[in-house]
Amino acid sequence: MKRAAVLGAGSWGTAFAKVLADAGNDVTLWARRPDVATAIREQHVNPDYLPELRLPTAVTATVDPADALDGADLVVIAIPSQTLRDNLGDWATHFTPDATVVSLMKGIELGTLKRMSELIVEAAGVEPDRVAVVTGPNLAAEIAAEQPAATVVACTDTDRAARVQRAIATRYLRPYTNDDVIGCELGGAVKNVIALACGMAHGMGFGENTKATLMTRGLAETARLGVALGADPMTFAGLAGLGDLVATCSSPLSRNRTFGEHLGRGESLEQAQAATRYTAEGVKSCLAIRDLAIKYGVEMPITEQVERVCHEGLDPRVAVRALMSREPKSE
Ligand SMILES: NC(=O)C1=CN([C@@H]2O[C@H](COP(=O)(O)OP(=O)(O)OC[C@H]3O[C@@H](n4cnc5c(N)ncnc54)[C@H](O)[C@@H]3O)[C@@H](O)[C@H]2O)C=CC1
Ligand SMILES: O=C(CO)COP(=O)(O)O
Repeated sequence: MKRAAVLGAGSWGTAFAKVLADAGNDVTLWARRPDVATAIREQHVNPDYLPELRLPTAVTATVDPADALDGADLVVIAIPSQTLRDNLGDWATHFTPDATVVSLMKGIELGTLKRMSELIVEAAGVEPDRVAVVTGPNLAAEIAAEQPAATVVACTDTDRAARVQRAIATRYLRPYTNDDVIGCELGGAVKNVIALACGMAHGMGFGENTKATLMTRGLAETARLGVALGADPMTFAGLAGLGDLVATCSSPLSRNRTFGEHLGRGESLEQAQAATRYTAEGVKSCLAIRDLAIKYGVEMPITEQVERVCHEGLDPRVAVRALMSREPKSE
C-alpha cells in the first residue's frame, strides 16, 4: 500500500482520490477550505464538487499541506494551472525525497509558456524523472461514477511510470504508460482550446460536421505544435491526444465546451465567467498556446481565433468566417 497526497479537492482531485483509494492506497486530500476538508473527513463527501460521490473511508482530508504530504510517496496535484507556481513554494519543502510528483493539470503557464511538469521541476526543484503526468479522456464525474475508461501515465522514467500505473489501476480505470511527457501534456492543454471552439460551434447552432472538422483540424494543429516542441506525433493519435479531445469536445460535462457554448450564444467573457463556476483551463491557456505557436513558428488557426473571441471580443461568427476563408491547403 502507498500513501498518496492529493493537493486540490476540486472535481478531478476528489474523483482521483477515490481512484487512488479504490486502487488500495491511503489518501489524504488537501483542501483550501476548512469546511470542505471537514465534510470529506467526517461525512466522506465533498459538497462543493461531485456532491453525489461517497468517498471511500481510505480518503481523509486536511487544510494543512504538511499533514497531507507527510510520508506521501505519491504526490498528486490537481489545482488550476495558473495557480501552481504560487502553491509549489509552500508545498515543495514537504515533499518526501524520491516521492513521485504526478500532475493532473491540463494547462500552460501564462508568460513563461511552461508545461506543468516543467514548472514542477523548476519551482519545486524535483528531478524531471520523478515527475509524471496522468492525462486522458477522464471527465471527473464519469470516473467518479465508475464508468470504464483508460488514461495515460507519462514519465521519462519508465519504471516509475509503471509504478504509478499499478498504483492507480482499478476495475474502472485502465492506465497505459507513455514516455512522451511533452506530447501527453500538450494534448491535454490544447484539447481544452479546441473544446472551447466546439462549444462555440454548438452555441451558434452548428452540428456534427462543424464539430468533427474542428476536432480533426484541431488535432492537426496540436500535433504540429507538439512536433515543434519535441513530442512524438503518434502520441496525438492516442488517449492523451485524440481520446481526450473527443471526450472533451463531445461532452456537455466539459467545462471548456460549456464555457465555449456561452460565448457561442453571444455572451461576453465576463458573462460566461459569471455563468460557470469550475475551472475552464483553455480560457487562459489559449493565450499561452497562441504565444507558443508564434514562438515556434507553427500555424494554429483555431487556437488563434479562440484567443480572439475569448480575449479580444471577436464575434465567434466572424471567427468562423476567418477560418473558412483561409487560403486553400492540402490536408
Ligand atoms: N474536472 C475534470 O474532469 C478534469 C480536470 N482536469 C484538470 O485538473 C485540474 C484541476 O481541475 P478541476 O479539479 O476540474 O477544477 P475545479 O474547478 O473543479 O477545482 C479547482 C480546485 O482548485 C482549488 N483552487 C482554486 N484556486 C486555487 C489556488 N489559487 N490555490 C490552490 N487551490 C486553488 C479550488 O478550491 C478547487 O478545489 C485542471 O488543470 C483541469 O484541467 C483533468 C482531467 C479531468
Ligand atoms: O480534461 C477533461 C477530461 O479529460 C475535463 O475537461 P474540462 O476541463 O473541459 O471539463
